Amino acid sequence: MKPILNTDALSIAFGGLKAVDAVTIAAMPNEITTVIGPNGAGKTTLFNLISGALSPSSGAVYLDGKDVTRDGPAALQRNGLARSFQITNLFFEMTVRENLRLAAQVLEPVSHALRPLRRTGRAAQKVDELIDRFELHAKTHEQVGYLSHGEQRRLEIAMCLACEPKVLMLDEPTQGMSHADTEETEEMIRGLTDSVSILLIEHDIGIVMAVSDHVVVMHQGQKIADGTPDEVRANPAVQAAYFGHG
Ligand SMILES: Nc1ncnc2c1ncn2[C@@H]1O[C@H](COP(=O)(O)OP(=O)(O)OP(=O)(O)O)[C@@H](O)[C@H]1O
Repeated sequence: MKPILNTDALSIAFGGLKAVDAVTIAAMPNEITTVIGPNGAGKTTLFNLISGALSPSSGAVYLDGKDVTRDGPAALQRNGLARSFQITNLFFEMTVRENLRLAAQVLEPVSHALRPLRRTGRAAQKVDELIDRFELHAKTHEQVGYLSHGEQRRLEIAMCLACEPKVLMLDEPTQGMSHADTEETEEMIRGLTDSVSILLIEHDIGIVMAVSDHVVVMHQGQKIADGTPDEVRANPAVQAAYFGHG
């Protein structure tokens, strides 16, 4: 099977610091691939390179086999890469349904751009589907500002899925959530893999082990291991670098 997203010797340096140093990873379709590593390992920079926020000094990024190395975030999004930016994409004074409806507007024909939002059609259907999938029925008319932090984070993920991406990038999706919200979100993320492939950054090793199909370990800008959660946990280099013992 071919990867849905892969990098080839991706690199960038800030001054003398090699923040991402020849990192080659592959994320397979309908799997959760999680990038882990200690603080400063280069995870966020790797995400910025993949999502087009930063341009690499060398190496390449492929989305579904297509070279997208020089594409900016907007072009990447059109080609099927969505990145969740925590809750910063939400409109807090609008309702849950209104937020979802705006996110789904990209599914409407361009000729409808200046018309009032339609209550039928592909975008409206997508909103209903996401409300079902994310169990937001009781909240559809609630103003987003009044939702719990966990609900806001889940809504933001739902909005990322409104444009039907191939790959969804999530950076610590359960950060700051209560235990109950974390468990619910974990389960929800796991359930998304029937329609989307997921690239995750996660610090909580319990979550990493529970949700990942494949784990990539970074340390000081380099990939030091990758494999199944069990393979990675048993790797002595990972234990030394990440878990602090070997
Ligand atoms: N724009 C920048 N300019 C200079 N140095 C940077 C920049 N962005 C990141 N760095 C440095 O690159 C290294 C990797 O940072 P990065 O944020 O990618 O690590 P991380 O693994 O995501 O860490 P954390 O888990 O703490 O979020 C760090 O030493 C950081 O200080």
